Amino acid sequence: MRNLVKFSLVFCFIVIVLGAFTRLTDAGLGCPDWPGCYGFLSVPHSEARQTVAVEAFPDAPLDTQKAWHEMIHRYAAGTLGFLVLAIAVVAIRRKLQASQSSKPMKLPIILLVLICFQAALGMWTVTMMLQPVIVMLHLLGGFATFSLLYLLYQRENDFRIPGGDLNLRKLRGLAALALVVVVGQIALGGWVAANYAAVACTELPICEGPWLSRFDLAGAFSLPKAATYEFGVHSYAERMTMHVLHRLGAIVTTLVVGYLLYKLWHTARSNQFRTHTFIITLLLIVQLTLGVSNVVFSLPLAVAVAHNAVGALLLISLVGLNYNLSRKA
Ligand code: HEM
Repeated sequence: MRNLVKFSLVFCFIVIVLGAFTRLTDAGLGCPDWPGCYGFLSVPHSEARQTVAVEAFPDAPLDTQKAWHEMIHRYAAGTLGFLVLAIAVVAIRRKLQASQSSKPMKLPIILLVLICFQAALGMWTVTMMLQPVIVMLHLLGGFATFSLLYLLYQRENDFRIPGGDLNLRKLRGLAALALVVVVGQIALGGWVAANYAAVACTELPICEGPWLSRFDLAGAFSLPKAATYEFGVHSYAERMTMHVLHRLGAIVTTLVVGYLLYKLWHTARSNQFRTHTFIITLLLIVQLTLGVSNVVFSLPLAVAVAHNAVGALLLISLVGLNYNLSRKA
């Protein structure tokens, strides 16, 4: 079971990266239907199939490269769905065979429900023409799946960190706050990305021009009606506001997580927690550097994908920290 969960965890990370790559190569609508592609199980390649595709979807010209990006993400996500199903089956069978087993069963079932919901969000992403709320929820759902798989991996571990470090336990509230702040910052990042607001501000540290006088909070979270949301539908001021909020969020995140890391470093006695502190510090610095590089170099594909990937790693590192601080001695 541990190996299955470990494999699924790594696989989930790959699915997240493929998802970011799909969105950033503007391939989210590479296949206009779901779950197939132009009515086929794979991208139509033969002339005969392409003729059928053009007739069936006259408003969505076929771009085979974009269609492949989309389909590879779908195949990988589908495989992850089967992996999570296998985890749930093993967990239920294990519980039926040894009802006293302390190994988790509810968590694998929650994961299975979550992955089904993720599949539905993936479908709505296409059928609702990249509606930003759906795109952002799909990102958050992917990160939640990754976090729960990591939690399950930890819980399947027989090794127990010597608990009872009362000094560290005092930091549980702060660690929980840092987790909430990071989730909020990820959601803001998802909103910026889903609304194509990445290049709305090109200067550091906050934004160029009189950004405060253009600030439009209600507009930034409004959802104008549109036939398609590809490339965004919000005005410049609204996109600028989304972008500025994500930058201010980065400052708050740095302060809260930084304070937690400072307290952890000075309180932790075990090497385990010191290593954990070091890893989170490293991830935070890399994430901030990637965020700034997104702005300075106008969203290069590799940097934007890496900003998504490191965001996911930062999140699970905080999930792991919260779990280790809270579990019983
Ligand atoms: C700890 C701090 C940060 C976290 C956790 C974080 C997280 C995220 C996440 C999860 C996304 C969505 C990525 C996607 O959908 O592919 C995002 C997008 C973005 N972030 Fe950050 N971010 C942080 C700091 C920053 C900073 C400091 C900047 C710039 C100064 C920045 C600039 C951006 C930009 C421009 C986008 C849009 C990228 C796109 O369209 O793909 N971020 N962020």
